[in-house]
Amino acid sequence: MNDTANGSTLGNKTALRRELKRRRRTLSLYQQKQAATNLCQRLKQLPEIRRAKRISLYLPVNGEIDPTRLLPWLRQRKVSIYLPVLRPFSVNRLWFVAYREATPMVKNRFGIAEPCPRFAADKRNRLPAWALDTLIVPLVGFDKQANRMGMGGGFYDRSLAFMRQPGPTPTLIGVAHACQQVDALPIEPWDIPLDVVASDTMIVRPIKTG
Ligand SMILES: Nc1nc2c(c(=O)[nH]1)N(C=O)[C@@H](CNc1ccc(C(=O)N[C@@H](CCC(=O)O)C(=O)O)cc1)CN2
Ligand SMILES: Nc1ncnc2c1ncn2[C@@H]1O[C@H](COP(=O)(O)OP(=O)(O)OP(=O)(O)O)[C@@H](O)[C@H]1O
Repeated sequence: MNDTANGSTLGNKTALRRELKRRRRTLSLYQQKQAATNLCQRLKQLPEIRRAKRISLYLPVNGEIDPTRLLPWLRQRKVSIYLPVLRPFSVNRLWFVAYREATPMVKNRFGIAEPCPRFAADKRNRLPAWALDTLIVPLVGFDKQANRMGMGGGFYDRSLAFMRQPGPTPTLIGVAHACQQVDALPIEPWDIPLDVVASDTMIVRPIKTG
């Protein structure tokens, strides 16, 4: 994996990522449930969620905060729901594939359940990220300015690189446990900024400058 020319950034980021992943894994089942309930209550209040007709979320693994309690509420509101799927033949990029009651699922190489390749291959079942209204993005860490750290694969950053160009720009909502907040994260040139971070205890919006 490449990182900045400054070798120490890589070391710091890797160590921080490991620590933040450790924190979320140590939460008890009870704490996880409480956090998921509180997160989803907050998300339901956000205008960026309330007005969305096409939303992506993710199926949590390894202590990630669980956004799936939103599913019944979203389905009731007739919102179309999409999951990230590792794109075949394309390094560390995502497709967003329809997640319906009948979507056939398999585990990907990271052990995360996703719509199966045959289903995802059918263009009618998926959307490019720019066609979504809102993405709920899993975070490993975030800071007071709503900067994000992910799993380190650059999956979301690559899939969202189009946001730098003119054209449609979906709303990005990062979600994480409160214990994943740090004072300041290093910002990389390829980082795509979030519009908001929601945790079980707070909503963080970046303070816009300039
Ligand atoms: N639930 C969920 N789904 C997601 C993501 C995510 O962060 N969370 N992704 C966001 O990009 C994509 C998958 N990206 C991933 C990137 C790296 C690793 C990874 O390095 N996993 C470790 C094992 C897990 C761990 O260390 O806790 C590994 O395989 O060594 C996993 C997924 C798409 N789906
Ligand atoms: N738009 C891009 N084009 C090419 N490479 C990219 C792009 N965005 C990120 N990368 C690469 O992906 C790698 C991981 O980036 P980073 O450490 O910021 O991951 P992350 O933001 O934690 O992961 P994710 O986006 O999956 O949540 C870096 O080596 C970076 O060079």
